Amino acid sequence: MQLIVTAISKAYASVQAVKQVSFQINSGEIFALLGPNGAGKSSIIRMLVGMTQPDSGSIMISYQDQHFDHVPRRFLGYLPEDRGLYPDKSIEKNLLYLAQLHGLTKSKALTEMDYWLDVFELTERRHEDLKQLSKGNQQKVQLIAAVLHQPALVILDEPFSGLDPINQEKVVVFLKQLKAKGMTVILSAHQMAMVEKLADHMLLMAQGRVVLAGTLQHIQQQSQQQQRMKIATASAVTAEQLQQLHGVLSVEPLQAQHFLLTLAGDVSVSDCLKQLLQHAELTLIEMQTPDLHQLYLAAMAKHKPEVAA
Ligand SMILES: Nc1ncnc2c1ncn2[C@@H]1O[C@H](COP(=O)(O)OP(=O)(O)OP(=O)(O)O)[C@@H](O)[C@H]1O
Repeated sequence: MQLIVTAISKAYASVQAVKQVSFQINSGEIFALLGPNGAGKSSIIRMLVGMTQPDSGSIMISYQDQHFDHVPRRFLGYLPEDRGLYPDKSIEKNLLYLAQLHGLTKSKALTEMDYWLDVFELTERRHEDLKQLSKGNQQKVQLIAAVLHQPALVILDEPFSGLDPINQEKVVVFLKQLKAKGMTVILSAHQMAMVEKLADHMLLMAQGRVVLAGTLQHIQQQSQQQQRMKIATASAVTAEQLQQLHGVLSVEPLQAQHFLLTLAGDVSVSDCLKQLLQHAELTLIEMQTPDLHQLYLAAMAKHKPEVAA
């Protein structure tokens, strides 16, 4: 399944929720929508699943030589923002009911269900009513419900929300398994450490607009205006001496004779090292790459909402 989204915009009354957003998702990819509360992630998801239409721009979904302006239900596994299962029914009854709604036979549904209940360690609890489960376990049942019918595209609005770190890791495994089975996955999330492990491509949004887009590596390259290098010296050298070197913007002393240098983005690291070696023998040189969480915070700092005077 391929999705090509071109310059979509969406407004609700006076709120311009999505502004000229474009992206492409290829078959079998995991694609993450990231951004602070209110950035427009769920609005995009609602347009992809056909709950609302864009005011302008276009969505083209291609699957098995057919084209659609939203994902048809029969190909879609969806975890909506507003969760909803039957609290007075057991896990098994909930999942069987939903799988059969999607056209699965009971035996196929049971086979799929056994597999995923095992992944999420819920097999022993399958006969308990949903209302007896913790919020996190209900969330896991909801995730299983979204994929039992093996849809071509799975859209998960905040699949990590309400889960503890161990269960968040289980969702990472779950998502990798969906990819291994050939499904295309779109998710929105606030948990950068999880997204970093998973997403082939990502879109970072703020106030309805795209701020950064691409693979993690591409985003790192786009946003790196400075370079960070950790060094350790064999002989005594001061932060003040290091600060004098060409291209060094700042020096943070760490433990004894260890320093974190921030270099200007256009400075050659090897030139900087040559200068350093004139002052001291180095016992450690480590370039530091910002992780997604740091990149996200830096990008959001640049795109703070405008506050009315
Ligand atoms: N049905 C609606 N009516 C009016 N405004 C809406 C509606 N849905 C969303 N909005 C507004 O559109 C903007 C984008 O909301 P959206 O839910 O898409 O953001 P989000 O990135 O998914 O946020 P969150 O991370 O909190 O789920 C927000 O300002 C929100 O208040």
